[in-house]
Amino acid sequence: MTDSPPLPALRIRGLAKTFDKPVIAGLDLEIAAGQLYALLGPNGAGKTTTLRMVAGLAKPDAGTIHIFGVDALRDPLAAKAITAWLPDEAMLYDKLSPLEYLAFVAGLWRMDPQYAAGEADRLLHWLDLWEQRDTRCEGFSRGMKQKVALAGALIHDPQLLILDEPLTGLDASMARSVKDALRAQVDAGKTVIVTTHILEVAERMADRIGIIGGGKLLAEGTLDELRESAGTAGMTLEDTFIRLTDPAAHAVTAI
Ligand SMILES: Nc1ncnc2c1ncn2[C@@H]1O[C@H](COP(=O)(O)OP(=O)(O)OP(=O)(O)O)[C@@H](O)[C@H]1O
Repeated sequence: MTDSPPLPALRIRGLAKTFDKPVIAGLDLEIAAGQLYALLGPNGAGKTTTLRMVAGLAKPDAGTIHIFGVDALRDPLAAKAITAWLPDEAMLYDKLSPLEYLAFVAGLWRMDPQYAAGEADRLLHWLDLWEQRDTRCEGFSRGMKQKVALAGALIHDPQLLILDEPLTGLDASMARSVKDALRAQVDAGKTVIVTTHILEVAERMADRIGIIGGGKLLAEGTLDELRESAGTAGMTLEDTFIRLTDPAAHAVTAI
């Protein structure tokens, strides 16, 4: 008997969404489990819209979304149970301390309080927030709030972690600690999807990169594969990105 191939962490087919104009128009995207995937695209390309639909926060006009085989549109609760979404602006209850916030989030997931408290301790130590565990979040810097939100996203041990611009506005040391946390998730077998405009981050961190534009996937692959398809061998991701997203270059390349 042969083993069936592992389920992709995310499988999107024919996704479409129109606001006052079409934003996503027949997007196909498949992300294998256990990697860090960077989703890139020009401003307004629809990255956040796509990931909000994956996270169940916006409804597609057409298409399908499967998360580890779970149909996210038909069974959103099951999909959400294995997914975490971290928006670019951390949404926290500022009056709560990190410990209180994590207990609150764990309660929403109906986690056993004792187990959740252990997980909160582990996450707060790991993200270097232990000293501030009892301090209200309202006085925290953007980076500290981002880390508390990240701890909240991780408390229910999601298989798929989706982060929208997680490093924007963070200083070097805070960015390093968030990057290390994301890499550790992948090393532990989880799948991480990030959007970023910091191409150096994608270049250094991502196992694979997808570039969307014009409502579709323009190109997808490892950095070397993207360079090859763009004819930018030996050049930076920035050169490759600009070449692939140039509206004058009508190439649609999926590797
Ligand atoms: N709720 C909404 N109502 C109307 N239009 C929207 C809504 N959300 C997004 N849009 C529009 O959809 C388009 C794609 O936006 P989206 O935020 O998904 O792009 P993005 O690729 O994440 O951009 P950026 O890199 O600038 O964050 C934009 O033109 C935006 O104005």
